[in-house]
Order: sequence, then structure tokens, then C-alpha cells
Amino acid sequence: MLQISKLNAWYGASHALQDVSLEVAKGEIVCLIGRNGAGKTTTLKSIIGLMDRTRGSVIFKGQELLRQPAHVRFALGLAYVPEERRIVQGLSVRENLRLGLVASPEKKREAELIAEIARVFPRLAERLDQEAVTMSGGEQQMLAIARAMIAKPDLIMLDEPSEGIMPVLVDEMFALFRDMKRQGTTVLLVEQNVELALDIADRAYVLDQGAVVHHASARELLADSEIKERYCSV
Ligand SMILES: Nc1ncnc2c1ncn2[C@@H]1O[C@H](COP(=O)(O)OP(=O)(O)OP(=O)(O)O)[C@@H](O)[C@H]1O
Repeated sequence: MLQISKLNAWYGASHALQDVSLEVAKGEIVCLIGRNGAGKTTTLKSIIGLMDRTRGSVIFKGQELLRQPAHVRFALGLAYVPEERRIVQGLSVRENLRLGLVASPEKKREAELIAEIARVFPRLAERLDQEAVTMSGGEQQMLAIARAMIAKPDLIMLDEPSEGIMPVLVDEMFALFRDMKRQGTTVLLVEQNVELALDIADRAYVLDQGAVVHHASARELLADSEIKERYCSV
């Protein structure tokens, strides 16, 4: 589904990604791990079109993305939940969900899609008319994920979904990722909580200083304490 080869990205003169190559097959959960500043977020931003300067190749469902603007990439079936969530102030949960449909061909079935999402996210179902920013951090994270899911993307990219969220909600969220996978959604996950991420992932890539230094099945990595100690914050 996604083939990245020799991806390079820059912030001004700073060369943040160096020849990153990775693949995500349909239906997989693939995890990017590595210490702070390793380049995980920059990889996601390059895929979705938020980096000014990139070089290399990012092929999604057979199409080269790097020269396409971000809105075209979304329309091709990519979704991105950034670390900072971007819940819109002054809008209810329902209105935030609606925003997820703006670029989607599914817009006509809006009420039906919101009802479907509400079934999957019972916490949101109870709060559809509440102002979204008054919800807890974890509930807002659920909303950000629901808003990305509502357009039924083929690939969803999640940046640090567990950050700052209480453990009971993190467990709920990760159970949801397993369900998403069962339903055929492909997931590219950036997560500091390595054990948690590897527990649901099929494979993982380890990044360090902007480069891929290791990749393996999640099971192998879980057992590899040397790699985890060397490259991850565990
Ligand atoms: N807007 C920016 N301008 C300049 N440099 C940046 C910018 N954003 C990130 N960087 C730098 O690019 C490198 C990669 O950062 P990135 O955010 O991709 O790392 P990360 O692996 O996601 O880290 P974290 O786990 O801390 O979120 C870091 O050295 C970082 O300081």
C-alpha cells in the first residue's frame, strides 16, 4: 500500500530525514520507533505533505505522492492524526466529526457515518453535542482518531496517540486499533510507548538521527532488549 524509498526531508538547512525507506502492506500495523528527535513525526509529515522540502519517493496505492499537495493526498485515502490533535475550538463533537468529511466523497451519507462512528466510540456518542475542547485529553484524542476514520481512509497515520492520556483510555484506544486492523484499515503508528506499540504491531522500523537503523517483526523487536535500550526510550 505504501512504499517509501530514499526519502529525504529538510527543515531549512537541517537534513532531518536521510534516505528513509520503508513499506506498509495492506492490513498491517507498522510502527515507527526511536528516541526523541529521531525523525518519526517528520516521516509522517513528509508522507502527508506538510514538509516544504523533500526528495525521494513515496508511493501510495501505486501513485507518487511527493509532488502532490496535501489535500490531494487526503483525497487518495490517507489520514493523519497529529500529536497536537487539532480539535477545533467552539465546535461540538458532531461538528468536529463533520470536518472529517469535508474532503470525502462520502459526504452525502453524513448522518449515517456519524452514527456509525458513534457506535464505535461510545464515549463520543454520549457527547456529540458537547463542545469538543471541554472533553478530557483522552476523549479529544478519540475524537481526533474518529474524525480521521470517518472518511474511511485506506491508511491512517497516528502520531503518539497515547501521549498524556490516562492508562484506562490508552487501553481502550489500543483495543480500537486492533479492531480497525480487523476491519482492514492499515495503520502507520508512531508511539513512544514501545512495548504497547509492539504488542499490536506486525512490524516496526527503528529510526535514529533521521535514518532507519533497524527493522524487524514486532515480535522479534519485543524480545530484543539491546535494540530497545540503544534506540528507544525504554
Ligand atoms: N519545525 C522544525 N524546524 C526545525 N527543525 C525541526 C522542526 N521540527 C522538527 N525538527 C527537528 O527535526 C528532527 C526530527 O524531529 P521529529 O519531530 O521528526 O522527531 P521525532 O522522532 O518525531 O521526535 P519526538 O519523539 O520527540 O516527537 C529533530 O532534530 C527536530 O529537532
